[in-house]
Amino acid sequence: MASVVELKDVSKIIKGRKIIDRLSFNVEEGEVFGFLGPNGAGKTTTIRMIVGLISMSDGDIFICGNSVKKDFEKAVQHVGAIVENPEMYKFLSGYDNLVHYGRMIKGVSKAKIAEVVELVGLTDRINDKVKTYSLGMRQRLGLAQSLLHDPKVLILDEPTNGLDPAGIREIRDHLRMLARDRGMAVIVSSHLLSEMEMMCDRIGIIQQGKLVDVQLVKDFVSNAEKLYELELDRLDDAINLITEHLPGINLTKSDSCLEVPVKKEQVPELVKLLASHDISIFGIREISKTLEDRFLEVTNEKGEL
Ligand SMILES: Nc1ncnc2c1ncn2[C@@H]1O[C@H](COP(=O)(O)OP(=O)(O)OP(=O)(O)O)[C@@H](O)[C@H]1O
Repeated sequence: MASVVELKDVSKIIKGRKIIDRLSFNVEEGEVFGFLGPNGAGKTTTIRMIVGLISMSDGDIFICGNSVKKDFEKAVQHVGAIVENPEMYKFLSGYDNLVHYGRMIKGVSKAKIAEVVELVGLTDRINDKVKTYSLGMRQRLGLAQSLLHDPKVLILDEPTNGLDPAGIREIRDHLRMLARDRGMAVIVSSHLLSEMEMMCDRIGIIQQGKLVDVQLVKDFVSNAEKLYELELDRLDDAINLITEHLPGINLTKSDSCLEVPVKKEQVPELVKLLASHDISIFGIREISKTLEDRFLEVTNEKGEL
């Protein structure tokens, strides 16, 4: 897979303060990359640098191989973005908004407008005035607008902000489809962790302007320690035994169960250990961890939130 967006040691200093600190990562074609971090971590600042709304203090960003610093026009022609709220004329129809916007871009045909409208699922409502649209429909119209010039990369800052669950799902499905079927590279930022888990292939976690982790979502969740609930007899003996073999482990006791945080590959060892001391195991249940749990683990490991 080819890298569509490459950040190389990008830094941003505002009023003497380092807001972004040597950020480097790549986003490939056909993937949805989630840029995740707590408030004030530097997500919007980074996105604004990628789309050229603000300059970099150091480093460079390449889009389809073109340097944003040296070849700005060539680099940004490949970018479709919704960074601030998309500008829409509420008293015009969705269609007329797209025609109006399309006039600013060379070579946008009626067929192209129809194609993007279909792509974002607005065909039935495109002739209605924008003021009658739900927030989710406005977001999708913004998406249609950003797709008019066939970008290779789509960048959306907090695309699900303010949407209800149905709206979130619509946007999520459309972004996944654009990556999968059209091979687009999609970058989204969010602090909605459960959303990112469902929407993204890969996530980069940013904290205090630094990238603290980049991983495939599936690895991010599966590499984690999981929580297993063990239904046992002789709970106190089991606690002593496990603590002796795994010093520092944080066990939780409840009724006839013990919650044990271990990696999956440690489970057979745990079972053998208990069985060899004649502790009966009546059941083992995995209490799966979400990306949210993992996110909090990673960010807490690397410093305060
Ligand atoms: N023009 C500016 N002048 C001074 N400080 C700024 C400016 N722009 C951003 N910052 C600071 O840079 C840091 C990162 O801000 P940024 O908006 O990029 O974070 P974010 O991760 O997008 O946060 P949020 O999720 O709250 O939108 C914050 O501490 C912010 O106050």
